[in-house]
Formats: sequence, structure tokens, C-alpha cells
Amino acid sequence: MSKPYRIGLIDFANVAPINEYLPESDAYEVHRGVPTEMNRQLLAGEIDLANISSFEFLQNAHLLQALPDFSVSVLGPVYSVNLFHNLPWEALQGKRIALTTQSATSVKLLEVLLSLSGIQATLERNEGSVQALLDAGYAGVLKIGDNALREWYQLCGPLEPHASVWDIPHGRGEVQVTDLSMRWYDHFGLPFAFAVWAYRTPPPPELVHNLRLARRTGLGELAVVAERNARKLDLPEFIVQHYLWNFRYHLEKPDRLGLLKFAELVGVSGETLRFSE
Ligand SMILES: C=C(O[C@@H]1C=C(C(=O)O)C=C[C@H]1O)C(=O)O
Repeated sequence: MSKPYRIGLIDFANVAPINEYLPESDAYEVHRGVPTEMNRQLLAGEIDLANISSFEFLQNAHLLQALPDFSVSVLGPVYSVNLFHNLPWEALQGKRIALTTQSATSVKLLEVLLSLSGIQATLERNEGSVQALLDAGYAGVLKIGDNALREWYQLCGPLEPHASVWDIPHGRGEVQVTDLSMRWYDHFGLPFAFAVWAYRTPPPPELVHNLRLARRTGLGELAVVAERNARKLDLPEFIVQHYLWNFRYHLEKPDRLGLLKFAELVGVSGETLRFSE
């Protein structure tokens, strides 16, 4: 029997509407991890396909192809790619910023956004709670995924379910929270594509079919997904429901335009990007 196809799944709530509904099959085996680990495994040939950081897809366009209709994209606030900082954004010039080790795309997005403000900061990979890292002397802390969502709510919550999106606070006391996807939108009026489903070896048709079916099922019962992940994350259900309905999973034209703008800003020609039919 041939080796099963190896698919990498990122264990973040934001891909639960797809990952939690992907059926088991003898045709493929599942490997799980954070984005940087999935990126590494795909590029090392240890897995065959994964929803990897879009920045890694851009950087390795010669090696990788992406499914034409899958993304983790957001138009406006994402709530889980956050820079927590205790100085105003403009005052981050020359300051130290701690970066989560889980990210590739959001680290590059932060660099791009700082550069658009003419800010040069010292970016260092370092893990720990936001408060501990700020107490250790960092002026900013970049968090992504479930950790970012939880730390944002720990800082800015509790919120009432009827809170308007416009009432959601972006900071408390001296700590501000800059949502990098919202800042991207303020600059370009486009979605930001954080991840794409990329591969080196074409996936079996059954897997692509199962991914599309899983997404349709998961999005069809988002309240159930939100309830399950709210329990896992120890967050209010309405927060996780608002968080999940906000994502764009189909790499539609606006998401592609956002990806191409990101490619341009990081010096990659959009012509080199390959998507399967
Ligand atoms: C929206 C997010 O996007 C994630 C961010 C990634 C990165 O920064 O490399 C990779 C995968 C995405 O799912 C998130 O982490 O909350």
C-alpha cells in the first residue's frame, strides 16, 4: 500500500470550522502544530500539504502551489493578530518588540506596517505572557491565534453580549492593542490573507473534496463550533462566535488582491504565485 498523504492542520480556533469536520481517511494522515511548525514541516518535505503562513507561500512560490479556494483571510479586525504595546504606536521607534515564535506572516505584516509608519524597532522572538514581556522591558508584544484572542479578552474584557463592535475596547490602562489586520485595512482597504492551503505534492482528489465538504459543514454550524471552542479557550461564546464569523475561508478575489498587495510589499512578483485549478 502506498504511503498515506500527509496533511498539516494548524490547531487554532480560527480553522476549527474546517479542521474539526475533516473526516478520517486511509488516503491521508493528519499532523498538527502551530503555523511556524507546519511551515517548517512542509518545506522540509515532512508533510505534503498544510494551511501555512501566506508569507512562507510567497517566499517559496517556486516550490509550492496553493489550493485556489482556501484561505484564512479577514477584512478589517481579526482580534487574534495583536500588537500589545505600552507606548503609542508612533513612539515604538527604536524600541524592543517581543514576537511570538508561532508566526511568520504576522511578523512580516508587523514589519511592513511599522515601515509604512517610518518606524524602525528591534524585533526579537520571545515567548511569555504579554504582561511579563512588557514588565521585562519590551515596549510591544506580538501575539497570534488563540493566545492573542485570550490575552486581548483578558486585558479588555469582560464585555456584554450586546456590546457594539464599535464599543469593543482596544486597550486598558497603559496597554494598547493594535489589531494588525485592521491597520492593514486602514492602509489599503483590502482583506489580509494570513494563510493559504499549500502543497509540494498535489493532494488526492478525495482530500480536496473532504476539505471543501468540511468547510461547508463547519460554516453551516458555526454556533456549535463557537460553543465548543469557547469552552476550550475559556472565553464567552458570543466572543468566539463573533470571532469566527469574521473569517473569509475561500480565497475570493478581494482576498487574492490583499495577498497580491502583500506580495508586492515584500518584493515577491504576483506572477510567480501558483494556484491549482
Ligand atoms: C489570523 C491568524 O492567522 C494565522 C497567522 C499565521 C502567521 O502569522 O504566520 C499563520 C496562519 C494563520 O492562521 C491568527 O493567527 O490569528
